[in-house]
Amino acid sequence: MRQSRSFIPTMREVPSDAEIKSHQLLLRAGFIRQNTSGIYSYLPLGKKVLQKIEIIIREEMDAIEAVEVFMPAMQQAELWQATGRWYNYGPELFRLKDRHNREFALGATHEEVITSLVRDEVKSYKKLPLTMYQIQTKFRDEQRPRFGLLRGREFIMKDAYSFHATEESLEEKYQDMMRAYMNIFTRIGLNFRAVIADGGSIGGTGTHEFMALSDIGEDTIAYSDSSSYAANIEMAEVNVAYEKLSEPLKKMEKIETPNQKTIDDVASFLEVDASRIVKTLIFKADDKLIVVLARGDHEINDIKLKNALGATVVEFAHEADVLELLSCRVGSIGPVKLPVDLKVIADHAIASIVNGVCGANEDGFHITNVNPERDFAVDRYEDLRFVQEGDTSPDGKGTIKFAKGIEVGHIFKLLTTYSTAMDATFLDENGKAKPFIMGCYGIGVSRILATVAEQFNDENGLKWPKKLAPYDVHLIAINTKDESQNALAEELYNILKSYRYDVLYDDRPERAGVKFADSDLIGLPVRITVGKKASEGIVEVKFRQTGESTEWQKEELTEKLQAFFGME
Ligand SMILES: O=C(C[C@@H]1CCCCN1)Cn1cnc2cc(Cl)c(F)cc2c1=O
Ligand SMILES: [Mg+2]
Repeated sequence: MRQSRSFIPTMREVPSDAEIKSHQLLLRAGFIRQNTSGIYSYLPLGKKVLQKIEIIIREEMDAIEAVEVFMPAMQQAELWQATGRWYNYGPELFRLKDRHNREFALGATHEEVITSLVRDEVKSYKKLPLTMYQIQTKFRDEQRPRFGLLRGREFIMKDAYSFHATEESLEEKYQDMMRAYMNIFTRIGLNFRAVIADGGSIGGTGTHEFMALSDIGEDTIAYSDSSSYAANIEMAEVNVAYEKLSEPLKKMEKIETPNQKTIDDVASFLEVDASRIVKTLIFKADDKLIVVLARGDHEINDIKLKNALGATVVEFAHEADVLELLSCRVGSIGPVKLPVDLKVIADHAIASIVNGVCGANEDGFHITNVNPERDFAVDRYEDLRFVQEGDTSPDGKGTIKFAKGIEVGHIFKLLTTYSTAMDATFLDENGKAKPFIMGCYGIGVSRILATVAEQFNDENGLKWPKKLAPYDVHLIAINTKDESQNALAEELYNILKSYRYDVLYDDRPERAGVKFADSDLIGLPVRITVGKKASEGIVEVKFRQTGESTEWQKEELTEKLQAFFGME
């Protein structure tokens, strides 16, 4: 492609509202442009990378017998009303009306659409399993779009849905998808981990997220430094053996602790380690109050609490509720002689506390030498705390480390949540109507474009992996007015095209400095420069990944390029 005929609006300056590298570079290198907050246009170079990502995804989906479809973005409200999501989702779900005043949701995801399609067309277990996928724009009215394509209000997703007669069949497809995702992200060249995850609002059991490691990632991954264990920190289990101090149990004592509000205040005032403090919090789980205990040096993981209670909404009880209930501040609550009859759930670490400290349910006082079972009852012990760096890995191998990640994929076992809600059934071998057992599987396609840009760049610009680069070769003629340079550049352009290389040929009447700066920004794998030595048939070659440059004779060009592109 002649660069003078393409549309690659590069920018010298760094756009002020772009906070992260990938957002800055995709703008400066002319890959994308923002139309408005969270809404982007993909320019020719950005579109070409998207296409290469999609080709890899399609190959791996087709390889596990998922068949491609394309569903509407306009989704009748009735479908979302059937599953209740029309009412459960707030402003994040775009809604609109047609000219007859009929209501629609703008597709944020497609469980309802695909389930209604399969419900109406698939009647027998003989037709199962069935896996369909699409690559399509999704619409979600994010409250705070940020980081360019990483969190937009329109984004491109590959979403797949599978339908099964049995859970075994779902499990098989889930494993197929797990392997297909590993292949996809490996071929794309991302540094990623598959992590145990929480299903979030979608329900169902057992889900995995695929996290690209990046310091600007919003998620935290807990992984073992010596095994393949990795989990979203929301779900990372704790199985630490707490040693119980062997000191004799002492008599409880109520002591004055004037104006000591936080755990650290109390720990330093009483000169005890935070690990001996029984942190007592009141949560509201689906509008039921519950007392939750954790060690002073641990944090309660509300996702684990939600899953342990089987609740849908779990939140801190409001200060006012606590005051009214216990007539003391949140920092003064303790499990001893709780004046109200509330269930008490505790993290496992509490069981090993000896002669600990807790609130006295009276402002300005704490109780020392408290011991579980002797001084306060616990209804349930569960794994409720966030894992910490240095904890033993739950699989017993190595210790836990943290890393930040960008979620680029998420796969779910939905089971019958959607098929039951939409009365989508098939007849089993005994002619009995059964709800489809389903799985759903997402990949953030436009998010991958940004994530690759985030992982592959340097101070001069983007550095595309060969398989994703918008073009293979950047061919640059330094001085288009110089006859011999022009002739050689045109000749090489035709030769390279005849060898089926994708060539971006910078034929613009610009200064060399501008061409080189743009070329470094755009970041194609190899740059071939036709300059002073054109008359000798010699060109300069520069590899973007390593920065290394050399000279080639034009006769050896194609075989050397073949070697370069043949290498991993
Ligand atoms: O999308 C999923 C689950 C899977 C992910 C893989 C592909 C199929 N869907 C979860 N989710 C996330 N945000 C949403 C936002 C809105 Cl506004 C909505 F209406 C629905 C959803 C929603 O359902
Ligand atoms: Mg997710």
